[in-house]
Amino acid sequence: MGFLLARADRVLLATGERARFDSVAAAARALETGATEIVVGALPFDPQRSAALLSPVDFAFTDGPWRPELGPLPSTRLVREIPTQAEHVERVTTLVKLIGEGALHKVVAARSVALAADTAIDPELLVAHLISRHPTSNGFVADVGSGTLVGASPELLVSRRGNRVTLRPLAGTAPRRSDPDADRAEAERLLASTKDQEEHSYVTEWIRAKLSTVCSELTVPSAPVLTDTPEVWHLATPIEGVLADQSTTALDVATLLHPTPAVCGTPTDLALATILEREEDRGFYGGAVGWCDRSGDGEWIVAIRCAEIAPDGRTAIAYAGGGIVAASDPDAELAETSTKLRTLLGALGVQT
Ligand SMILES: C=C(O[C@H]1C=CC=C(C(=O)O)[C@@H]1O)C(=O)O
Repeated sequence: MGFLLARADRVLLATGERARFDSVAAAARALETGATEIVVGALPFDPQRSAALLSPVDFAFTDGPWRPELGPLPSTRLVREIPTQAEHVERVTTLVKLIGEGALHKVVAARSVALAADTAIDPELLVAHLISRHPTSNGFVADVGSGTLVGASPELLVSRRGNRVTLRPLAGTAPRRSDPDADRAEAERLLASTKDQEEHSYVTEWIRAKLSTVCSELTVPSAPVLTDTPEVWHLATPIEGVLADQSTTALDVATLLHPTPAVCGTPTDLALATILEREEDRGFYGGAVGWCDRSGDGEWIVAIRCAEIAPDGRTAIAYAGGGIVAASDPDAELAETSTKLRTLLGALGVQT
């Protein structure tokens, strides 16, 4: 499969490859000149790295939700944690100290786990399982050259239809609990948490500043709302804007906004440099997955709750991160990444 974006209301399936673009500029040029009707693919976490965008041979939009057959997935196990849990706690402790020095306000610390399967993991089947467990998330499969990125992300970077843009950034997390009273208490604690409100506000302020350069109207609610997945509660802010110039495309807005402080930090340059210096390669985790057509419409999803499956299908790396601010507790941050990793690991039946 070339590319799949399965959202609750609409599904895009694209197959074949007419041309590949390793830069946003090349993809944008192909759209402008009419060389392609649509561009699909993924943007890496590090904007300096090569993108994995392509012009498909065929593509089709259908109404969601996507409900394919759910065959069994291969038996899969966790073979390595990168870095180890103890190292992640140590890194977060150092980052909290760094934030205390004053220049850095927020940075997202991520870790990954290496997985091995008995037989090849079919990306389409894995995303089908992810979506059946997370029906409100955005399921995706994207060929990123080095492998196949598969995930179910709850976070919309941007959707553009005509001159309207819609965004739904997330930041601030609490675990779901099986007991309904305890679960509600977690949600209320999250909504009232000044630490999580701070973590969230860096994202909405960045988006407000960036969007105000391209929007003539912008609505950013002053306080976030709660949203949930089967594993976590999040703080979310639904944002809407009207583009000042109809020639601003979904791809333009995605590249203007990426990387938001939901995956990087504040200030962006310092947070990005800190992540690139201290973390293993994120590849396309923390990037964006989506499409843009010739009219400029498109949808870009933040590439989280995902894994990259190697070309042989037998190994994969799943990623998760969390925003670190001055008041973050390193052990709680480790637990948060473990909870977020359960999206992928749960679908694959991996015991942790
Ligand atoms: C970076 C991730 O989540 C982001 C999205 C929602 C909440 C987040 C948080 O609370 O830290 C993160 O900003 C991830 O899942 O790997």
